[in-house]
Amino acid sequence: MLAIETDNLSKNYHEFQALNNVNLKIESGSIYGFIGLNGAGKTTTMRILLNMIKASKGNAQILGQDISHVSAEFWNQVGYLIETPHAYKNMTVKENLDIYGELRMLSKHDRRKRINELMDILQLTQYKNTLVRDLSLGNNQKIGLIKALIHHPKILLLDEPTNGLDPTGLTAVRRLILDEAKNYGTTILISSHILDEMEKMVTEIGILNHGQLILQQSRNEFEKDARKTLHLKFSSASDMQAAKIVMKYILVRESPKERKIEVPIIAEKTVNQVEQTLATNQIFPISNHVERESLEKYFLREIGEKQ
Ligand SMILES: Nc1ncnc2c1ncn2[C@@H]1O[C@H](COP(=O)(O)OP(=O)(O)OP(=O)(O)O)[C@@H](O)[C@H]1O
Repeated sequence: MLAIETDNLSKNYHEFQALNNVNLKIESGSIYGFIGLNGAGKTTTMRILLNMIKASKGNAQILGQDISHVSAEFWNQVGYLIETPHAYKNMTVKENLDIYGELRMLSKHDRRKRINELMDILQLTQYKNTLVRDLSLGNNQKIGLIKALIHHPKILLLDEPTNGLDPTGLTAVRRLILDEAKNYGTTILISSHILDEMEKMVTEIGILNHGQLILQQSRNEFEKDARKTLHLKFSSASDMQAAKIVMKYILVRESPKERKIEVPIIAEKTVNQVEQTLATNQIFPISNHVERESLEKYFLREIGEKQ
């Protein structure tokens, strides 16, 4: 079942077309990584999905309902963090979070429990009595994230939620997102430029390029389509040279200092072929493993090829 779907979503800002016939299909319970360069149209898409701005053409459904015809209560099922979060600057962290919980109609007991739990996961407890105006950028971002998911929404839209976070913050946010999806079946649409982080979380991928969705696929499809390389390491430089000679028909990349060779896997039989060729010639690498290209490389290749 699709939790979020758009049909030919388009948006023009005067003559500039920011979105061009975008057809998002986001499965229920998935973590959908929405990837694109600056200005690709990610925030614009999310703003339309949240009814903050109107599409110029096309429509969008969330949980099967056309978002232009839903009641105010409908939005209780949705949480979001779009760019810089807004909080009351002259109130403490705890006071702000309590207001968010109240707005989402959590009982006093439930919001105290949930706020303590979230502050603990995001390492905010020590700042609970700090005024929001005195918080760092990263901690402000965490407040925005808590606001987005305090009520366990069915749908969560996160636009660059890891802005300004340090490595411990990144790990904590990742854990929170993965737990929310796993334990509550939340459908999460997330954009970020930190593709290493995205790669650790996403179950689906959508690449937006100049307002067009140029690729949309499941994680399994990405794993299958991404380029793979066979990495071979040899005990001596002479073994490495010998391996290069017997594999002359295959384009290889070498790192002579480390006595390593990388062989692009262009067909299913490549690995077997290489291993057999080496064995026939009595050349035995000391290590041998296959690596898949990163999501970042995959993304850059996809947009490069379609520029
Ligand atoms: N209100 C506006 N008026 C005119 N142009 C706009 C407006 N909002 C966005 N744009 C333009 O639309 C395009 C898409 O912007 P958007 O913010 O959606 O991109 P993005 O993918 O979220 O980028 P980033 O990764 O930098 O956040 C950009 O070229 C931007 O300048």
